[in-house]
Amino acid sequence: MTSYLLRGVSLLGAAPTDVHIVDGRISDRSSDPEIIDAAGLVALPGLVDLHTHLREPGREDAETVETGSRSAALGGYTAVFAMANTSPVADTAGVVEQVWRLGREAGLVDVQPIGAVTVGLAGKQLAELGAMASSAAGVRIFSDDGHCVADPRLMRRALEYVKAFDGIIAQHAEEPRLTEGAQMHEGEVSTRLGLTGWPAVAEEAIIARDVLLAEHVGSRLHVCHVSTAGSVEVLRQAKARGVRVTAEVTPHHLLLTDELAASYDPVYKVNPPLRTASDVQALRDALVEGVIDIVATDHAPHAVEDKECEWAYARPGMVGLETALPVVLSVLGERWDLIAERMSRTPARIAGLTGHGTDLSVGSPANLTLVDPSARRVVDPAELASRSRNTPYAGTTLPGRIVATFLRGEPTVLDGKAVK
Ligand SMILES: NC(=O)N[C@@H](CC(=O)O)C(=O)O
Ligand SMILES: [Zn+2]
Repeated sequence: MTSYLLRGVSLLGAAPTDVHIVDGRISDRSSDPEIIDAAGLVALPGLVDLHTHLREPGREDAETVETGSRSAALGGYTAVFAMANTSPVADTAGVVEQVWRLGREAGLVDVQPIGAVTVGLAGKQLAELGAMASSAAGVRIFSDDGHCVADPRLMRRALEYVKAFDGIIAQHAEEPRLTEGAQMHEGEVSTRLGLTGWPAVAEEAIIARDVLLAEHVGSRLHVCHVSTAGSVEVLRQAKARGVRVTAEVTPHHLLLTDELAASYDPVYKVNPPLRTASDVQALRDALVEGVIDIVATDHAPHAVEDKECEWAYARPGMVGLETALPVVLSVLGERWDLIAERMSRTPARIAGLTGHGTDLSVGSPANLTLVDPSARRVVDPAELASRSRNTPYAGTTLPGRIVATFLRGEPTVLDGKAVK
């Protein structure tokens, strides 16, 4: 294995130092290494995304495990969790093992499949959670994401079931009866545009119910893509009581608002919808405070025909892996330790993923990313490695450039380009 010397690198914003990578681990020395001039670059533990849609199997025209992995590596990620809303749905040991194996073959990030909670995401019958957990993929997180596990009895059973192996149910919190026909956030802008709204309470009511169920069962709940100020308050109270709940926010919900829907450009259509400026502020505060534990991308690639059409017919979702860190940098500033906590260490800890989200001390597995914080980049959809182009940041200037990413000591990205 090649050894590397990262010359003059700043570990999480600290004074420049030399970091060596030998046999896949961080070391204090090396002999005859390949030298990388890292002056001005900041090293972070490789980012970990608990919410990625890789679309394989079934929609390889929008993304594959390989193209999504490359997109992730270019975004500074070393591990991603692949959502189960594929076709066929990842609701059996066979499908999760297939995704896991494709991830290993691509070899660009560690791909950990998430299993479906219910058969076919239909919300009627529990999937074979135990078989997925004991499969080669070792699934620990289950989610019907894209759909809410709306039936409270099924949600209770799922929480009970995964408790045996310390699993997690990750909920897409959306009371479906309150969002029928919804096109965007329900509020002033939806009224003005005459579009049916997705009220904040549709999210908050499910989170409130689920924290009570998780508390009752003593099991672990994770809330996907929290988007409202009211949800933050429900989470704050639950955490104060000691409920085993964690929560994520997406980069887009930290930056963009429902005003963008006035353009009728479906690139801004997403679930949950973009909310108001005061929700954005509450989400930022909650992320800093830790009421929201992590940033997760909800990278949701869609084919051109599913996005470049009328708003009402467009699929919800945005790509996000390659812009997540720049967006978070623009929101939080260069608070490197906080960024490492929210985008690497805490997601790794929640998922029980070892070897990622380390403190980068000598002996740690060399899963890390190098960022140039002084660079600024105009987002060009044509340059994305993702197979899809549905980024809401086209033409936007964002801070920070991911220069290199290492997975177990081997570069997946060098000079801002994917190695393979
Ligand atoms: N977020 C979205 O708008 N879409 C996601 C599903 C989801 O995360 O709910 C997708 O799979 O496209
Ligand atoms: Zn979702």
